[in-house]
Amino acid sequence: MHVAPATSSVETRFAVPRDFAAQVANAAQAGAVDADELSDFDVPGVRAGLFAGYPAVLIETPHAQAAIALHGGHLLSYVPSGQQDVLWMSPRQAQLPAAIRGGVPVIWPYFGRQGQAGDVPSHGFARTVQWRVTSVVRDEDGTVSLTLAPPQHADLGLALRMHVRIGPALEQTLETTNTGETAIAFTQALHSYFRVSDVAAVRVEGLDGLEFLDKNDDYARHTQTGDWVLDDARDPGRSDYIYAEAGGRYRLDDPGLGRRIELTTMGSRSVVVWNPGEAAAERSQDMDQGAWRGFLCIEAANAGPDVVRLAPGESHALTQRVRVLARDGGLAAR
Ligand SMILES: O=P(O)(O)OC[C@H]1O[C@@H](O)[C@H](O)[C@@H](O)[C@@H]1O
Repeated sequence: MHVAPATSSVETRFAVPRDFAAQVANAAQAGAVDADELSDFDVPGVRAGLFAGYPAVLIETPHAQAAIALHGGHLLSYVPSGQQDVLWMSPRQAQLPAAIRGGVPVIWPYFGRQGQAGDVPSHGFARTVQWRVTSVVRDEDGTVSLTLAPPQHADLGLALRMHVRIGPALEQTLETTNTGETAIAFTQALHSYFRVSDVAAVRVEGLDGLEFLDKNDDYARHTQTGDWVLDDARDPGRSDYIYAEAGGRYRLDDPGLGRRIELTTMGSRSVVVWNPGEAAAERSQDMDQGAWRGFLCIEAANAGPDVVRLAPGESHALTQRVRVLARDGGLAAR
């Protein structure tokens, strides 16, 4: 059965904000993260530096290390102590202001071009502009929490803030507020690229029995049977699925890396599982040959039929919590 990706007549069609082009141009020229601005927060273990060639905020805690680029408010790395990076980054560095490939792109205020006219950039206005850090706090146990925000657009009607907590678990929240005078509908995602040993050898638990829309099949609706695997007989070797009414608890089981990544979401009623597969990846400018095998995107989303509607003054929070477990179910050994 074919269903349209957007299901309601009150979808919001966003016009490109008037100052967006200037902000993208500004992001292309942005240099190092301002070390003085960061030091104003006076939090040990938080400094300006470079990660994978991108100017970034580097965070070191007793529990984990992380890096966040201000370009796109993009989490580039999260490494629980003594373990490997949870996230995958393309070794091909993006020419800013292009979106960074890998890590956790922030998709906002619309997913793909869902509900939009064709003249808007794919996946929204947040991932190609320069963000700023608005607060940094360290808990007694050393966990560091940061708040970041993209530039606000007076004519968008929505404002975004992102909270990131770097501790024994990673927690990331997109907080959206309707700053305008009319109701607004939007979609979004935390588009995490999880690093895997071989995408053809991992499985995702927590999806069995759910309906999904297949973007490679004109948004046709199908039902998941068993765990997600890439070599699904119906669509072997690629995946672009939007699962609706999902349960918010998923596990990425990776025998090759000997770990399970547990993803728990709140304020998110859909999850997207994406890997381009070999043929599409080969056409991509920003991945090396064979790189598609090294990641799986499991995106905490409100997308497809899951559209968030906000009355003036209302806010919504989408949160993802990521932990690394050993394959026997406990926390992974250090
Ligand atoms: O290449 P982009 O714009 O980063 O998008 C990557 C993918 O992102 C996924 O979220 C979409 O469902 C895919 O359709 C898309 O190809």
